[in-house]
Amino acid sequence: MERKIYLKKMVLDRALELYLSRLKEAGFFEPKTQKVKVGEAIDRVLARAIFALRSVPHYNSAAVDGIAVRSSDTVQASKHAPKRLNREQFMIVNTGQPMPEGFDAVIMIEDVHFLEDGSVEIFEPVPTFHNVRTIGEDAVEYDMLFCRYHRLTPQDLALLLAAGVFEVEVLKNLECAVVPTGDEIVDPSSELKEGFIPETNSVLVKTFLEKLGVAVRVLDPVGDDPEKLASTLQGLLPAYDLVLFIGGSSAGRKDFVYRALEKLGEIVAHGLSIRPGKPTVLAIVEKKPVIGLPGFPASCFTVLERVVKPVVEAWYHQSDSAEDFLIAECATRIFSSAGDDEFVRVALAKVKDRYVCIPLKRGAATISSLTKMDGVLVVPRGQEVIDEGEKVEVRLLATKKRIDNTLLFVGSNDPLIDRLSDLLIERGVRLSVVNVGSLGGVKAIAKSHAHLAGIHLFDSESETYNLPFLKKMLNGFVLVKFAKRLQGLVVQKGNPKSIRTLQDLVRKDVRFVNRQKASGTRILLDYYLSKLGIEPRQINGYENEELTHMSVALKVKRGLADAGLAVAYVAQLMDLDFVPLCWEEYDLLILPEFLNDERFQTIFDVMTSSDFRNVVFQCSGYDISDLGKIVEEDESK
Ligand SMILES: Nc1nc2c(c(=O)[nH]1)N[C@H]1C(S)=C(S)[C@@H](COP(=O)(O)OP(=O)(O)OC[C@H]3O[C@@H](n4cnc5c(N)ncnc54)[C@H](O)[C@@H]3O)O[C@H]1N2
Ligand code: MOO
Repeated sequence: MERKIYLKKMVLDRALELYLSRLKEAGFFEPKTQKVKVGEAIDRVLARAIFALRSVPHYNSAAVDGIAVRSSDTVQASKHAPKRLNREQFMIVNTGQPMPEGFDAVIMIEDVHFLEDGSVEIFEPVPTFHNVRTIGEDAVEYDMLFCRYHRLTPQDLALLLAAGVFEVEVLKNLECAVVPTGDEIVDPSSELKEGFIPETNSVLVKTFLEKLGVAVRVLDPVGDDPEKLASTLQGLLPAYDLVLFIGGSSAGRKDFVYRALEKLGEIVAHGLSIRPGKPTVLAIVEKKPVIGLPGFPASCFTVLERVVKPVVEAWYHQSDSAEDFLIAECATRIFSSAGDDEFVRVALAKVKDRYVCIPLKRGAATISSLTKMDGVLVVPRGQEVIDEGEKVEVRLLATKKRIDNTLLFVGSNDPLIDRLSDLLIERGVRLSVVNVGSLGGVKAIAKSHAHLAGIHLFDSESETYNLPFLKKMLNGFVLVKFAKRLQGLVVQKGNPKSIRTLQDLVRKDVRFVNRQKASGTRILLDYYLSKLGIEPRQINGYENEELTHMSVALKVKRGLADAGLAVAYVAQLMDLDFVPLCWEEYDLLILPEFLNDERFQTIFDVMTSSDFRNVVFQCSGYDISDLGKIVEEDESK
């Protein structure tokens, strides 16, 4: 059977270079201009050089409050032999006043001794133009103030007005139409039925472009109908400089964007060797760029940043947009496909005088990874792995100051940690919370890849939490007691299946939802099952794994399972019933050096504050009677 060619992938740099050069040949970047009033020209790009129409200042003026003098009259003045000037030899002036005829310097009022007969004494000689703003000091009439393609700042506008320029010729703002596509795309505020997707990309695209100075109109979604897509585009092209389609860009049965563009214009590239963002279409129709953005949000964002932004910058003749990078140590191993450049979204923080990055969720459909990221690293094509501990270059999307102010919290997450981070912001500390599981958290602290980790590791031998693992895995540690959490079975409201114990899980009519291997909750379940002599295969749904307490509860809430093991709090949140099983200890493992950091003190203060206690008291299934106790083991002992 013949293999279907999906799309022909092109390397990003090559595709972009080709696209920009084809657009240039088509005359797309020829400046189109308009005149605007200076007061309305903020962030606009000048179409041509601007010259001063008058000098700034336009007369010689006093730069201070004091007396105008002739510098030649002050020559012999000194502290020991003050020079006396009579009424004809000086005039009182205020800052900004024109210099009186015949005078060429100003002495500050504080340095003048006024005598009763109306004369003054001065104590220092002053040179010509001392404390005088001379005509044209800022700008001289005919001076060139700005080159073409300069983007105007607030201070530029002030200088233009001072120099008598009230109107400027600027590049016309790029006007862009955004067309979401897909039969499944619906208004985010409408009732969501299964199979329908809320239309969330256009707000991302619109506001991203508006920040670059583009005027954007978003159309109502167009269904998967090739005729409709083509006619929509034909209707838009006369009025817009750039048209972006969202979704339908790959080569699936219902992906019609490519086919519509192919019919109407030239396809420069279909498929880029990047991830996310592969099924991008770069086309030129009627000498204008028309781009098919992939439908997944992270893919869409990547193409916005790496393709659409350069096109916009070329329109505005701006090629030097700042991109900051820093070198960071990668906290986990990353596997990637060798054929593509993969853009990996990461959280960043400074731990022990070097930067550390932790990859966030990699799925192209995750919007949350876009909101959490501090930067992006690239695993270049040809490379399949970045090792744990490897130094990588990360492009920054957060400021360095914010990153320096960030504490990395890893391990297993608990909803209380999110609430803690919310209170910490008030004290100027930002927690970046990345879920890597309890064991992952211990490993991260061992390698100094995070400041703190939340852990709940049950040791079945001693039937105690955390300490046996830490003693085995670390040479010395600092553990701060956090909360005991009530673990148990989350079941449907009213417990219709009368699930009372773990033994009920083997019943034929009970569907279970499990947690992922190596998670603290899974270890706990397996311990109880073996104690009760229950085999995993006896449980219907044992192999169905979810990554968080919340997602387990959600499965139960939606009726996709009858029971799952999770903390009591999620049952409260989702209004489900709860069958208590045991209390577990969720503690904070701290990087030893961090104990003396003032930000740890802040965390400690907030954690033990009445504000935080009030939060905890509203959440069921927590016991914080030991909160804040520090268990320290020093390797040297
Ligand atoms: N057989 C293959 N299928 C797919 C491949 C592949 O290599 N072989 N590549 C996948 C990749 S990678 C991507 S990315 C997606 C993107 O494809 P499309 O650009 O054609 O996008 P859609 O299929 O229309 O949508 C994908 C996804 O995104 C949702 N979407 C679309 N528009 C919006 C919007 N405006 N707001 C929010 N969400 C949107 C859409 O409903 C889909 O769920 O293709 C893979 N397939
Ligand atoms: O290109 Mo897709 O965007 O990898 O998910």
